[in-house]
Amino acid sequence: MSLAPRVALSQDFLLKLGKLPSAMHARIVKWALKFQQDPTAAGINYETIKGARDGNLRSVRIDQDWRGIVFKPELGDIYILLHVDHHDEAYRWAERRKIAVNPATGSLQIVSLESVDELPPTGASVPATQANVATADESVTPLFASVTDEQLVQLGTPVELLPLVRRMCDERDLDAAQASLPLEAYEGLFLVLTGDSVSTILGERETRVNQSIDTANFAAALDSAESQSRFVVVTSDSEMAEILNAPLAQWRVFLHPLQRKLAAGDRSGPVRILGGAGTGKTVLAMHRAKWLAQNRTVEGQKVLFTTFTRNLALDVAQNMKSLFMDDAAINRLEVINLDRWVHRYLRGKNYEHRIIYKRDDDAWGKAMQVVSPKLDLDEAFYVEEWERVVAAQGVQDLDGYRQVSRIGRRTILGRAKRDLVWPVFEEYRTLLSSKRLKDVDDAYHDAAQLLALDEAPAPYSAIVVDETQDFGPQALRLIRAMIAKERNDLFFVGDGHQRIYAKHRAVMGHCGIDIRGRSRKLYLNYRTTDEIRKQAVALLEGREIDDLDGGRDDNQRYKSLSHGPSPEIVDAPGSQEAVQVAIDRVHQWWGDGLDPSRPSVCVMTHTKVIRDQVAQALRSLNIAVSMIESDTADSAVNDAVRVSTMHRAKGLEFDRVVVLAHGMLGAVPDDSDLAQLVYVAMTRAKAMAVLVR
Ligand SMILES: Nc1ncnc2c1ncn2[C@@H]1O[C@H](COP(=O)(O)OP(=O)(O)OP(=O)(O)O)[C@@H](O)[C@H]1O
Repeated sequence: MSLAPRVALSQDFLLKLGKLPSAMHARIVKWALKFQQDPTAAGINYETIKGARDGNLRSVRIDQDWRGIVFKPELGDIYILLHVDHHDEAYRWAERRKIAVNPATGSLQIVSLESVDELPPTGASVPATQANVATADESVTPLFASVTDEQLVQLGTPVELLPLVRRMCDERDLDAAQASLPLEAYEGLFLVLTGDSVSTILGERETRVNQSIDTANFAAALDSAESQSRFVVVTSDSEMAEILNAPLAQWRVFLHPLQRKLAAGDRSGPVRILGGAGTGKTVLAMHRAKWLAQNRTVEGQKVLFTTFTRNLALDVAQNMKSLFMDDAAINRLEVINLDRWVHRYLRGKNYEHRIIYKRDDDAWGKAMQVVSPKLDLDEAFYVEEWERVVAAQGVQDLDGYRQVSRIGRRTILGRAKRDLVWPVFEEYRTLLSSKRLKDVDDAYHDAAQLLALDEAPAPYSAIVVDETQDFGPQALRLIRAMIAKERNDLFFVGDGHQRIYAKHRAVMGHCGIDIRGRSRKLYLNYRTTDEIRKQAVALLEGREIDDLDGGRDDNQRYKSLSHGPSPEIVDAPGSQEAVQVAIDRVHQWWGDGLDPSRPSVCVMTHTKVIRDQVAQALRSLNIAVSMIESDTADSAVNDAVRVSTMHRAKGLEFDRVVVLAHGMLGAVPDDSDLAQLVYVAMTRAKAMAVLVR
């Protein structure tokens, strides 16, 4: 029995397809679908490309003018659709490309030879406007002088591009070469610049380089995680149609090599993934959940995907549908925010309390009446002590309060003072209970206790958690209690920089979640331009950001894959002026009339009051407004300016944003979460941002 040939698509092919006008797009899709069904069909004529430096590249006729460029090696029975264009452009593209197997990593790479062809001979003078990369100025120390050629190749640099890397003198040279370098090489070289050793980088990205590689075995090379960040092997007509019809939904098809490795395969226990805004954590979490549902979940079990807010869970559920396509394994997946899960579970246990998410003013006011006159502590102290210590840590009695760690609290309390403080919290709980109310942290605690007694615990094969930084200690303990300690049990993604509720700071290890040896980090920002990312990061300067497990995280080692204008910073003395800036910018961007390709725009505010003022002002100028409300999904249709609070916009993204942060950014870094909220808002922007402060 002969096996059918394998057909693959390259990322370049899909990016090109995504930019074509709809009639041409449809024609190419039709051709590609037919090609995929049988690339050996008699009607397909593989033309040799004169002048091509890779003898395995062929041109295939699509119509009189258009050609597809196909990689068709002698061995391996594989066909890769690499590119489409008008005849002459397609040939020119092919003449300057080579498909090669990296001799260290075994991955398949598209080598763009024009970047080395254009290098002047060493020592030649070049116009001042050209990047350093071309100068090879001998007075400047080369950027990667301390890294051997072998190591550069291990990081993913194609052998042919070593001269290009050797000429780099500063980070701008690396950025200038981004388009020519494979993703893993660009990222690896950047991490070397931040001080990481090559062996650390390879270890963290789980890349093996001590294997013997057959550089002529292109078919085997296609299977590596690095190759799959730029090529996708298509196995059915329906899969091909799905991919071709949504060519810009890259996240569904091409994962970063580390995303790919973490999404599939077994892990011996809980995993924690960190990554700044836009580094693909949610995308990874979704692919992981899919793999677990398809491969590690038997009948009667489910993978639980949970996150903090209902809105984010709705978005994820929607995206999951497109990720599974029509695979029935989606029935082995449940997506629900934790609060809803708790609500449902406790109701099933006939829990007699209603859960409250804010302090009950009436009960709190009464509890404050038992404050000891012997202590000179104001109400704000008690509020924070309740939120950050008693409720957050699940302290149930005086004994527990005497022993609890109060790290991070400014007021020192010895045992005698704790004894005097405690009755306030006891009273508050009693009063809540008499009203059949329960604070949410206490409800998490109760749910965890009930689960421990439950004879039929929740039937999950795995739990995947997004936005982990938003979960406090009680929530994490509950999640731990929801599944037995076993292989693949828990998978967390999160980012301490985006914690917008300081009281939710937790240490995973203290909640029974041991991630030692199973912690990884994503460094490349797929969403936000590097210019906006840098400005957003600058807002957090001087702050200590945690790594969700009691350690420190840093935000220096991130890089964006796209570039654009620097964000505009506008100072506004008050909210009236701030709103005016938003109106002016939107007016300027939005223009008149409807343009379907218009960029998405969102104005984000701290409060609902200002949000409503912005909406009203825009409407009075006849600009259509779409208010992003809590508990309703954001409409994907781009026919109105979005207006949202910063909290609500978490997890969303827009082409352009205006962030009204006037009065939110104090000069002195403190432990309030306002700067982090503005960081979250700014990093919703893909291309352009205005920060009003
Ligand atoms: N491998 C990928 N290829 C292409 N695009 C990707 C990839 N991974 C993520 N993206 C895109 O990058 C953007 C950010 O991804 P995602 O929301 O997963 O990041 P995140 O780290 O969860 O962000 P945040 O923490 O800011 O919410 C999205 O537009 C997503 O589609």
